[in-house]
Amino acid sequence: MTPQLTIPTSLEWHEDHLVILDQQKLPGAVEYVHLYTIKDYYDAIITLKVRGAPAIGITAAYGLAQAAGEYETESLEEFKTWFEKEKQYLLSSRPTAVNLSWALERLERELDQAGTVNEAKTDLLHTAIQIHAEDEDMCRRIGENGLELLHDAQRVMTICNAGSIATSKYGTALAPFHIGREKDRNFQVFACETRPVLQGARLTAWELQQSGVDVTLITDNMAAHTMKTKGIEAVIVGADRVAANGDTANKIGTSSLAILCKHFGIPFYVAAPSSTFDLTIDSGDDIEIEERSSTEVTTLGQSVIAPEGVPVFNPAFDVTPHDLISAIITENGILYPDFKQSIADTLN
Ligand SMILES: CSC[C@H]1O[C@H](OP(=O)(O)O)[C@H](O)[C@@H]1O
Repeated sequence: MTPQLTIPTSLEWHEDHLVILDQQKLPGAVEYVHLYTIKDYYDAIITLKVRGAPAIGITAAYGLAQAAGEYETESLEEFKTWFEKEKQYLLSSRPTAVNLSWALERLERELDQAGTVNEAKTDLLHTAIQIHAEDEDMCRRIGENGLELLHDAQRVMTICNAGSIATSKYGTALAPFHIGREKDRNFQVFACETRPVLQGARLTAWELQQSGVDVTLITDNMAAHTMKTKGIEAVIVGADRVAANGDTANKIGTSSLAILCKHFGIPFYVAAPSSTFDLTIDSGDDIEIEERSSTEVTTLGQSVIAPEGVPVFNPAFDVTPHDLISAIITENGILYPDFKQSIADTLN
């Protein structure tokens, strides 16, 4: 029996709590985790059970809204003090993806408009649900805009997982492939495994197989040879934070692909919803790069792959300078250099 092809998703709101696909268990197991306390949400984000800039923002919004609904007080002042403390707690989980702060600051703006605690509780949950629904629309539009940009390309490379499970649905970098599949546009996707957490091998390869998109897995150090020998026609990646000048933070290894694209004359595209732009910073120099545990590098599953005590540098992201980016695909259209101007024109 041929398996049912679907575009997998990772987040589902269940009336009073969020259920997430445990992305740390993929591809070996498809398991779900029910999040009930704000610590459950924090732990899910910091341990990458849920990951991907938009998915992190949506999850944190539900977490804060759910906890707010359960916080007992009649005093709006006391409620706001509690809200600020829990907002800072969730913000401390991961620093690089701007969607986390973007989503929680949007909830805070709703809170500032509320006249009573009960009104605030209702508005916070409504806003979290709205953020979730809007993200699906943004990703679908990014997919359609990306499909147009890739109209002459078939063989495309990507890194990490900027896919459906990293967002509400469809993804950003992977959205053109999922939408293309629905329109019988069949891409040949080359997915970099993405050491050390292997989002490419474990997540993108799995996600694209679920959706029926042709995917070939390569190790990160095969990227240059693959571009040279497999006729790669474009590279498309996601984003965690795009600065006002177009400098883009994304999974570690992304800037290496951009440099290779310049060498081989291959277009390098970033796919990002407007919720991933941070106009408060002028350039990528101002983006905080998360550094994660050394064990992500020194172990592979249950195996230890490095000598005990070896010093490790484990930055989870890098910044691709805007002058290496050919175009930025957003839900509102394609942005081209000069990005400072095109971003300002589109997002202001
Ligand atoms: C549309 S997901 C954006 C971004 O998030 C991923 O990072 P992580 O897996 O550490 O959350 C990766 O950088 C994706 O490109």
